[in-house]
Amino acid sequence: MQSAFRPRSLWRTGILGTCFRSRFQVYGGPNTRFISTWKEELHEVNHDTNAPLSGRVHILGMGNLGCFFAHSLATRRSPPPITICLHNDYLYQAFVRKRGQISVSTHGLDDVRTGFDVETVDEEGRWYTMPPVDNRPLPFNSEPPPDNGPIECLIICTKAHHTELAIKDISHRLTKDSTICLVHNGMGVLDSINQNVFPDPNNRPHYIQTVFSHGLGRNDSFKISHLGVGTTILSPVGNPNIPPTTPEADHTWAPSTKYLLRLLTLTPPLVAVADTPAGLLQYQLEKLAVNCVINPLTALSDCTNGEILYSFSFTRVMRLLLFEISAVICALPELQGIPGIEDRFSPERLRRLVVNIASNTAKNHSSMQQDINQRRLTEIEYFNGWIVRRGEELGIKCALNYMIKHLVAAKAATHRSREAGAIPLDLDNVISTNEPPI
Ligand SMILES: CC(C)(CO)[C@@H](O)C(=O)[O-]
Repeated sequence: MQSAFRPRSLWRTGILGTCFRSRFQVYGGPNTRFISTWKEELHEVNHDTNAPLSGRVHILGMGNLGCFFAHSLATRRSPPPITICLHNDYLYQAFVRKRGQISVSTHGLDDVRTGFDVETVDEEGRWYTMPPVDNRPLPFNSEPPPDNGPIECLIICTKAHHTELAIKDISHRLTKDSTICLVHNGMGVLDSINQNVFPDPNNRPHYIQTVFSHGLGRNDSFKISHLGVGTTILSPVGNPNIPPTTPEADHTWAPSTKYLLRLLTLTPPLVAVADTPAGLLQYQLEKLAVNCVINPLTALSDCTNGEILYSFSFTRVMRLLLFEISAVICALPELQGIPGIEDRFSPERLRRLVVNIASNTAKNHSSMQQDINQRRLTEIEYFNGWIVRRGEELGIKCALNYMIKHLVAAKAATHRSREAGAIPLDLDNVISTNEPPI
């Protein structure tokens, strides 16, 4: 799966040239880049600014992705201060039971990390720093600490449909100097955050978007497995007035964006590389095409990723969906002028990408299949739903993607009504037993 999303290297893209050139002069060359400490990262950013950063990183959403990011940062030779934000008491109690440990298992070997600070939120939306979970709790009558202050860098690892709400809960602590790194599948989340949470462009935080392709599995709360090495492709969301591929684009980055980008790209387990916004968008769209096929087909048929490969009928559905997906992507105004788009997003190239990823993850259950079976919301609106919406804007009818989106919604609704014990009845058309047969 990871090979399909192989990024161009950071050094070749040139976008980070200005920001990394000084590193090579100080530390002697690219081979030493993983040896720097977070304080050195911070020093390079802070020396250009009057409002120095503390270097603290907050992480919200402690599913597989959140645990992987927190654990990866904690494996650095000198980890930055990390705060994990636990949005309910159930999660906090689970973390206390785990004695503040996050564990990632690779090839059956567990690597356990501690040292995370914890914040929780009360019903009024105030966030509190909790005492370290391996210490005794605060005395019963002690004053609660005040609501915690602004956040410099936030990595948000919730699923697409929860991201806007999760950011809303913490938005009073995000300023125009903060940077939010968004780690989720699917498209369209950033637009709704801007529209509904930060409508004023002058007071918006900065964003980093990602395409994440590591394979992760969950063993228990705060305990995951790293099943396949992938990459984390990162890109700051550029200032729309400056062409993303020019060197000036770099100068508009906030100190918190530069710091977080450096920190993540120099954290080895993430295998993180930075790309231009236009480069990242193309990886996002490739991943979207894969998610629009593998996820709904496996969810609807309740099968593994590999099982959609060996059936004529699945192959037909896959090809037909990809014709619509390819037509919409190739017509997107944000891709116009980029060379090679028609080839990169041709139905045949997308089909090969899907087949490649489905066979590399043949034994896996897709995230959507798991969501359906565990009665959770699915990301269908951010996959096929996004294709349908963008198609409508561009005058391209995507009837098959529309149908797939509704089949997934219908399957989820059937599960819900079965569970609620509801028997769907159309009372207007019920024939009473007292009435004569028609
Ligand atoms: C590779 C993939 C499409 C299916 O396992 C994955 O991204 C998922 O589960 O969403």
